[in-house]
Amino acid sequence: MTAKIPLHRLESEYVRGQLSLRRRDANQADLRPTGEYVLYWMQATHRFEDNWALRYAVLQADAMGKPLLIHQGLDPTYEHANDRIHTVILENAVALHRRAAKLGLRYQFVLRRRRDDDRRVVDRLAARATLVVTDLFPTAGIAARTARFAERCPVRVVEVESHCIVPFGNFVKEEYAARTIRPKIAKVLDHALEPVEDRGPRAKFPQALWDSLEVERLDLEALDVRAAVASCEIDHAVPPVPFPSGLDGARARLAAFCAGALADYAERRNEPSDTEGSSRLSPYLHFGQISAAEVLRTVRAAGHKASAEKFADELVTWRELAFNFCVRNPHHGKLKGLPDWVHRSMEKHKDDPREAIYSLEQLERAETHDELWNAAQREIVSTGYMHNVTRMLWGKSVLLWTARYKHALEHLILLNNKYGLDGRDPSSYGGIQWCFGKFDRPWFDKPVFGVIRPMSLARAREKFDAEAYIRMFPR
Ligand SMILES: Cc1cc2nc3c(=O)[nH]c(=O)nc-3n(C[C@H](O)[C@H](O)[C@H](O)COP(=O)(O)OP(=O)(O)OC[C@H]3O[C@@H](n4cnc5c(N)ncnc54)[C@H](O)[C@@H]3O)c2cc1C
Repeated sequence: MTAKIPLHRLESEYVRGQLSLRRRDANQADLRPTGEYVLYWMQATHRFEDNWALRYAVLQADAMGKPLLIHQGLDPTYEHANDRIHTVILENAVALHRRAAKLGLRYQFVLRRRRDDDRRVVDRLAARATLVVTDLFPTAGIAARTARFAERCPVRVVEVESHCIVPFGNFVKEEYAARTIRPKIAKVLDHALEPVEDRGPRAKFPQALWDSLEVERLDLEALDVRAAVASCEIDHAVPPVPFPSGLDGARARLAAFCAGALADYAERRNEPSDTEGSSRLSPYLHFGQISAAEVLRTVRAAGHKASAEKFADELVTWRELAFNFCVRNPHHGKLKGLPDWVHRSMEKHKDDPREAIYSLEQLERAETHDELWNAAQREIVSTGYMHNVTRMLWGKSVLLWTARYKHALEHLILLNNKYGLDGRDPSSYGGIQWCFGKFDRPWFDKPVFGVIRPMSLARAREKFDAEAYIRMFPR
């Protein structure tokens, strides 16, 4: 008999407990009781469901008898701002706009097209707010933007994390490896997965107040996404890719995965030419269009216990280890984020002869001597995605083909984050740094790799159908 999973009300002890582990104050300013609304500044969690920041904002608004304003903005200054990323965010905004009306939420979207356009929209909105709530997210420039804003904001700013299933506050220090975080996750995972009954705030947002807000909000009803993207001062050389953005797209993908590859996930995820072999949910999870909790609840409900466990190990252990790394280690994008044994070994091997040295431009154009590596690079450039198996090989090979591991790290971060729809994510830094020994232990000493776990493109060809994969991404 399966135990009945409780559905918690928003004002339950359960929600209070979860929120206490997910929130932190970004500044020490006071609440302003005379403020006209609670502001939720949506930055990382682009959804209304299973959104802990929104839950916190609704509860606070109710407690203070205020309405709630949900504000999302997009500007051209984020790192690698390009047509690909802009399109996904804008298409989802249209879907959010439609859902907001149904859920009784006030949602607005402001698009800053040019770098010198008004950059202080959030400041103006905060000036009339009682409290500002935003997403806690360590990468994609969000943590830094929030910190700058919180410092100058005259009212309290609270960050709330919705990225992980297990609240980030469960792990107060940087975890060492998957094996250290895994047992801690296991203890609280089922509890963290319990569903919550979401609802909108009690107070209606007055029309007069909405009209009085001095913001040039985007008309999402009549939005031509392509034209809007073309009008922005961003990198137009990275084009959009076919991607059904939004919760509906995510749910369709999840359903297809549960009905298809999930049964044989442990095997099929090892075949890069099998485009349906893994969930391909990473962009949806990155943009927060679907919650990891919903994904895991759905996967578990689909049966296939062993596969579901393997999947959970990727979705929870590895993904939340990466989040913990980025949130707890300010050097997650730098060599300093790596353990000491890596630096000692790289120093010892720095002058080892390399089979080839490639510049960033050669790598970006997929001009190496290895067609499997080139195919992986072409996959991410042309589709915005790269398979996990080739991604590991792709990262490890760049370590072999650069004069210094510092260059390898910088090149990989740039290429991954510029082209990957799931780039700029905690898992981007976790995955890339893993190639350099993060979360790992020393292996046998080898040329160039030193004691970092080696991986070989040549040997990989024996493990999967490399030729089929290469054919999928022709020159
Ligand atoms: C060099 C390198 C770079 C990477 N860059 C990114 C990145 O930019 N964004 C990103 O989301 N992942 C990244 N990863 C991790 C992993 O490759 C992708 O998450 C995975 O391939 C996404 O495909 P999927 O959604 O089909 O995964 P599935 O196998 O279906 O897994 C389900 C989900 O679990 C999470 N996940 C799976 N594997 C990992 C992992 N090893 N580490 C952390 N989370 C994981 C992802 O959110 C994924 O969507 C990187 C790995 C490496 C080695």
